[in-house]
Amino acid sequence: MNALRVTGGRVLRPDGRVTESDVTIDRDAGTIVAVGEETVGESDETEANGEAAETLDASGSLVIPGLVNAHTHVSMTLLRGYADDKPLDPWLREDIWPVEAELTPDDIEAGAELGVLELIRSGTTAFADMYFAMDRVADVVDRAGLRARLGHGVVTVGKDEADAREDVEEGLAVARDLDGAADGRIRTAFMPHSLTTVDEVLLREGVAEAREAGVPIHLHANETIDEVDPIVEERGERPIDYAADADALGPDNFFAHGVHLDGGEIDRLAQTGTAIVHCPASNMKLASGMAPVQRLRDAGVTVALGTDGAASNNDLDLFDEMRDAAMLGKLAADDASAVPAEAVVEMATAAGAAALGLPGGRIEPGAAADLAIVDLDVPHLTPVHDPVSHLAYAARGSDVRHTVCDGTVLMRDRDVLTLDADEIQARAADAAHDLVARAERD
Ligand SMILES: N[C@@H](CCSC[C@H]1O[C@@H](n2cnc3c(=O)[nH]cnc32)[C@H](O)[C@@H]1O)C(=O)O
Ligand SMILES: [Zn+2]
Repeated sequence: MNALRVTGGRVLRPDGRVTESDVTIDRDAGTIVAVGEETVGESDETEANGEAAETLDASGSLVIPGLVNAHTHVSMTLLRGYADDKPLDPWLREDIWPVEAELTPDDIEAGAELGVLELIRSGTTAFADMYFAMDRVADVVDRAGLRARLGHGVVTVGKDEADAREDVEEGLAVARDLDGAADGRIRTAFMPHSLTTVDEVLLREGVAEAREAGVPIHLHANETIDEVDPIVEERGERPIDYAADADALGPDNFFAHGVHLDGGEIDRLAQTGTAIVHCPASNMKLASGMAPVQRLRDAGVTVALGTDGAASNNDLDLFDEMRDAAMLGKLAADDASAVPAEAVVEMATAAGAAALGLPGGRIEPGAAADLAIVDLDVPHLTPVHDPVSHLAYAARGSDVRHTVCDGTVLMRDRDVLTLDADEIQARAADAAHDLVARAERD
């Protein structure tokens, strides 16, 4: 076996226990074959069979499942810090959309490279992305070595009939064509932007075709009151009921935000197995509101975590997101015991993988070898009473030493091996500068 051994660390197991165990990975299969004494198959399969095994030192560190960023727009790293301190609707219409209108596929690629570099450097191994020029994003994911569920964000409002239909067709074509790319590390979804930015007839048609093609559906839902109220006024029903009428609910589907949900909507999400991707930093920054995370979890809804784009966060660090989710979840529930540390760690790992329908999220024999190794031997993580507490409340993305996805080491001792970090940073900064200059000239 072509082995990778992660040695000398403490390992976060699926049941929340932390054990001192080495992890053995089959690099060719991209799977974990042993965690300590626990193995899959015949024990000699886990031996290196004479081949020199690659090792990753995990001493003084915690080995955790690679984190899952279940809702983002990686190319929006180009707009990091470009427009802050506004609510969602004017932020999109006055600032973000005018600049996005100038984006070229080269810009999107440059932004995606910067975004995935940041993901790898903060221990994220899988993400969901909604944007445009997704063939370019897919190419970056392939080169970077990550996993992703990708889709073209469909917007039809403000477009004539032909353009609107063309955008839906593009959304369906991307979902069909990119599925299975990067040796299967890329999967796809049909991604209408939201229930208010896609016209009803086209939403219904697109969802029906996506279902026929067997691809999941991902959209922004119940993000702000200003988005929920018009749906209720015009249709006499709540957004999640409208989504149900359009056949957009189901166990493969995952909706971003879910901030403003009533009890009936929470029950409906639970009954249909539709997941919610909580984006606490974006919700706080745009003052969208507080998602009822504890209520959702109590009702049995799968709740994953997302950063949303870097223009509303303003980084892609899921450690920040875990902390924000725990803090905001307590405020929302008015209960300090709500959304505890182990809950946010589960949201950022196993629940994220489940919501996206991607492998990973668990360290156990047979599971995908997607890992982050977090250095605990630093002042801000000392002492270690409870490593899970540290993951949620005190660790940062920059504490990640090594990142592994699909059995391949993507970052070793903070050196990203699959991408040229300096070149990417310079190219993205130039692209962002030129982009904003073009947008402001018009
Ligand atoms: N095909 C569409 C692109 C949609 S991509 C997804 C869109 O979501 C936008 N976006 C980013 N964050 C949020 C959010 O929190 N809520 C709603 N939209 C967002 C993002 O700027 C981007 O325009 C078009 O031609 O405009
Ligand atoms: Zn978003």
